[in-house]
Amino acid sequence: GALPAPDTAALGRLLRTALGQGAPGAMARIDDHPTAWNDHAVVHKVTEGTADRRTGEAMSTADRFRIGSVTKTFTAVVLLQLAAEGKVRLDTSVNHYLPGLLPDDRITVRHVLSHRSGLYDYTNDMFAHTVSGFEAVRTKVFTYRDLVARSLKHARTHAPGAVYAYSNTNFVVAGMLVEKLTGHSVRTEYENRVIKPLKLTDTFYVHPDTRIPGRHAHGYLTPDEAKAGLVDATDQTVSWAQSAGALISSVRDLDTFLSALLGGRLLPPAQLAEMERWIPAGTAQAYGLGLRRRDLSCGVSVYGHTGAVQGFYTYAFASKDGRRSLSAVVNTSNNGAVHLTMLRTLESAFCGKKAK
Ligand SMILES: CC1(C)S[C@@H]2[C@H](NC(=O)CCCC[C@H](NC(=O)C[NH3+])C(=O)[O-])C(=O)N2[C@H]1C(=O)[O-]
Repeated sequence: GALPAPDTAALGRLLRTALGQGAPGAMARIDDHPTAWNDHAVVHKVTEGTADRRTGEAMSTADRFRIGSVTKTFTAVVLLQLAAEGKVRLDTSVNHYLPGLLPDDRITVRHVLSHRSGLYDYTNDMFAHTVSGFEAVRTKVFTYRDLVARSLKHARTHAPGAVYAYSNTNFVVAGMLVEKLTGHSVRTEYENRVIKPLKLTDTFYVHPDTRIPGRHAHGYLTPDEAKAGLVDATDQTVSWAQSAGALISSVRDLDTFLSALLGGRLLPPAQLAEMERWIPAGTAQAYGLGLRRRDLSCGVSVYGHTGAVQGFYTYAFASKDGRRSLSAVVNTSNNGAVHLTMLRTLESAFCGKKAK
């Protein structure tokens, strides 16, 4: 049934709370298609604070930013399109396509896309110390195999398929699968299969370039030591993440992307159904294939992904039919209070005044 109207006043209050908790700026954009998702959208925009602490420039929904693990949903869409084309089978071993890559033939493509491979997350070591870990890699260029090798230095966390255990390594392997199956870079595949068809003119995969193209927000990393100042983390290769987290986009493009995905414009029904085969992933949360489900206080479930990359937290979710999508970003990270506040924007956007 129809969703309650978004509570944009509450949304504004939440963004101002995030600023009070240490974020320089924050913004949210809602595309609302009250009757059918492909009719003219009603767009709600809320912005607070600054996109650039040096100039004081106000945050704008025209600003591009790094979307972190929302990239995983784009990568999953590419692989699921390849599955629809018969070029990959979800329940086949990764090693069938990438011989000798993984130490266990039982790990399948589906295990990788649903974080059930058991592959250790190499970023646990990389970012144990937030600022020094970031500074050590921010200009580095890694190969996919460098990153997988870092993971394989550790024992696997569990047997393949046993449980959900989030690991960036999975979507590095997913990127390797895309490149092996197509003979193209993931950049080419994102562009040809998602960015161009949906006209996402603010969305880029520029790895290993360190700059965010055009008009963009600066992102500020919160150090572990509370008293230390914010670190401008805007320029980095994001080579530590690549197909697991290196895309750049805008709140407008993410709204378009999620509405199209949930509205059935990116995948055939069979593959969208595969993407939405849920396994438990925390309280009121589930994970499918590169897609999160969050169950809100008003009984509405929303579908999308969150992202945490140095300097930016991103929240991109849509209703089941794609008629309403919310994309929000705050230009700080490593700040748990800000993260919890920003998660509440989903309640205001989809539960409206019924939000708890
Ligand atoms: C599961 C998550 C939250 S973490 C995962 C991925 N981001 C990373 O793995 C980077 C983690 C380090 C980020 C850094 N934190 C530290 O260095 C802490 N010592 C910061 O906050 O800037 C992403 O994005 N995902 C989020 C997701 O999927 O929502």
